[in-house]
Amino acid sequence: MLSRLSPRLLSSSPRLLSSSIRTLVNVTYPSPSVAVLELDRPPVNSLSLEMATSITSHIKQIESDPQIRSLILTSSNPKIFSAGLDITEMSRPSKTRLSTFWRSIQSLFLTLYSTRLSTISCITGHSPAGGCLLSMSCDYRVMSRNPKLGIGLNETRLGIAAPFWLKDLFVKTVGYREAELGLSRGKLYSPEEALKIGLVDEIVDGEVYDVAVERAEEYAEIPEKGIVATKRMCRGELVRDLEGKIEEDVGWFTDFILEEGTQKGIEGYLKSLSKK
Ligand SMILES: CCCCC/C=C\C/C=C\C/C=C/C(=O)SCCNC(=O)CCNC(=O)[C@H](O)C(C)(C)COP(=O)(O)OP(=O)(O)OC[C@H]1O[C@@H](n2cnc3c(N)ncnc32)[C@H](O)[C@@H]1OP(=O)(O)O
Repeated sequence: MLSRLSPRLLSSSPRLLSSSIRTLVNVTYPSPSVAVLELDRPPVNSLSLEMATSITSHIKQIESDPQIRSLILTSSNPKIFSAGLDITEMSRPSKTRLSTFWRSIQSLFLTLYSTRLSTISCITGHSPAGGCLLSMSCDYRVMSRNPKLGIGLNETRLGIAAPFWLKDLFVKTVGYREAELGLSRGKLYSPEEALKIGLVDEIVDGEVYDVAVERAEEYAEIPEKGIVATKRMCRGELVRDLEGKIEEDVGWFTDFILEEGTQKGIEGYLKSLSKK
């Protein structure tokens, strides 16, 4: 039923859909060539298997409409863009669920990073780890100037390491030395700091969403052929690297997460989050 609805119909009846199927995202169309995909998984838009799968399938639906040229990725929660991976997915999971979960994250990254659409990340709130991954997978990042917000890869602070493709994406975004510093320190950057190192492209005092729509419309005016060829040139290598190592990467992730030491760390981290 869902797959037969066109993306335009989806956007015109979000309430009808949310009452029947929990889509975890909302899709709207501020102009004929721009779609907005709003993450909507309270409380913190963490990426569960269902959330990652839903985002991926909505991007593919939006992509299939030739009139749509740009996609804005944003959040229904003004304080949090996304808290990253849903840590409960990694707490005492079955190996099957864990592998499927990780494949859904790989697939979300590959879909968003290599889409023909021009993608604008509209970051109104915190964007740690997997949240930063979503933003870095976009073509352009606009962030609210609020100095209390943080964006970056804080994995080492949780006693873990980012997968090779996320590390490579970070290196491509901010350069080798800054990536090495940021990764090893698990640094969350303020918007000003993120702008300085190129982790975001613009910070906004007022309505960040309006600026995102403006940028999306600017991108939509650039000939699609040029954009697509350029994205392929800039991003193809990393896409091919991960595509060639999907199984190896699933093995690395599941082995690491299922280790008893990692499980104890995850339990402790979850407790510390819920005690706050
Ligand atoms: C931990 C092991 C991970 C192993 C990964 C292995 C390899 C790396 C692979 C990929 C890279 C990506 C990794 C990740 O994304 S891991 C997740 C990293 N994210 C974080 O560390 C963010 C944690 N959250 C926060 O810092 C804060 O919640 C916030 C986003 C700043 C928001 O703060 P706020 O005060 O507004 O909310 P609360 O902290 O009270 O949270 C509300 C509620 O949500 C629960 N929650 C928060 N974050 C997550 C999450 N990522 N997954 C699941 N649940 C989360 C929190 O526990 C609260 O729940 P409660 O039941 O108490 O209401």
